[in-house]
Amino acid sequence: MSTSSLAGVGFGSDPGSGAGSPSAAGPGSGCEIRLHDVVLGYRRRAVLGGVDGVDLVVSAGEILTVVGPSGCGKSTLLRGLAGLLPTLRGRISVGGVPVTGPGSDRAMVFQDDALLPWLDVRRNIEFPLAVRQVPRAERKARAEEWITRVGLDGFDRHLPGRLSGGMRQRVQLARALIGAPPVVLMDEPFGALDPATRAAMRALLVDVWRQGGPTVVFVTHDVDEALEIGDRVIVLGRAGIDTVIPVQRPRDATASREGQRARVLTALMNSAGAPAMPVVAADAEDLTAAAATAATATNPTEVAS
Ligand SMILES: Nc1ncnc2c1ncn2[C@@H]1O[C@H](COP(=O)(O)OP(=O)(O)OP(=O)(O)O)[C@@H](O)[C@H]1O
Repeated sequence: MSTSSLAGVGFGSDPGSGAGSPSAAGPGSGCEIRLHDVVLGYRRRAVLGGVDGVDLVVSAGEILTVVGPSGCGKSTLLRGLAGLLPTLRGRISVGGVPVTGPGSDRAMVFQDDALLPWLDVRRNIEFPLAVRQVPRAERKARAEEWITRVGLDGFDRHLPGRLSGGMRQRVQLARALIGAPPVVLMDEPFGALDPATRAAMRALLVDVWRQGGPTVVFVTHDVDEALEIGDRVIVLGRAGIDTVIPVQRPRDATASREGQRARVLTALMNSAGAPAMPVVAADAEDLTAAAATAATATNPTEVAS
């Protein structure tokens, strides 16, 4: 694991220290995120598409979910927010402070495994607290609470190499949330989980958020997941943010959910390069398979200077 990845798990002062419970962050603890005319890319070349001139405000305490075709720049956007990738143009700020690198105000759950292979489950989870020099007994107690919350009782002494992919994702989730950071950036965090565990981890995230938790930016390919947990869903396409869909409440209102689902699926298909189709013609069930194909389609758009 690289140093930059390590830094992304959130270091520095401990916003959760002394709170007693890792989720007791208190209402309104999330920070506003602002992006103005942001261009991101690699080796000084912009990634064309979703991260070319992004203007976006994520309100404090909001859950923003991000969907889009493969390669449109969703992970790149998260890396920019985490401070792991400098902006080529424009400004990103969190809580009014410009992002110039990784910081303790932002924790990230990576798409790929980002655990420390030489530390067992408990020590991986308590790692952000250890860096902040939280007393050993407190961090052990908090880590044990999180081990239970993510369903890993009995695995606290296991090294990551002895865990399944889904178990490692749950360790990452616990490590991101244990310090109650104001901002959590999640890159397909539940992709390796079975459906039941995935539903449980979604519920856990929403539970943490309801208790006054963080601002969350959550990337997923699962439209239902995006609608279930998001306050807004954005669809990234090849020309930036294609569509922004506020999620109406209550979230279990089936009629409005179907309409929102159809809008997201239609936007996904259009952003993946399929022939444009009107939203009114969309039937959610029929669109699902086509949108799944669109969401994983290879992006022919590569980098440009
Ligand atoms: N380290 C890198 N160096 C150079 N180019 C990169 C790098 N990482 C990603 N890219 C390019 O940036 C573009 C966006 O990639 P990114 O991983 O952000 O897409 P994504 O939307 O998250 O895709 P997926 O849904 O498949 O995870 C792609 O064209 C990709 O090839």
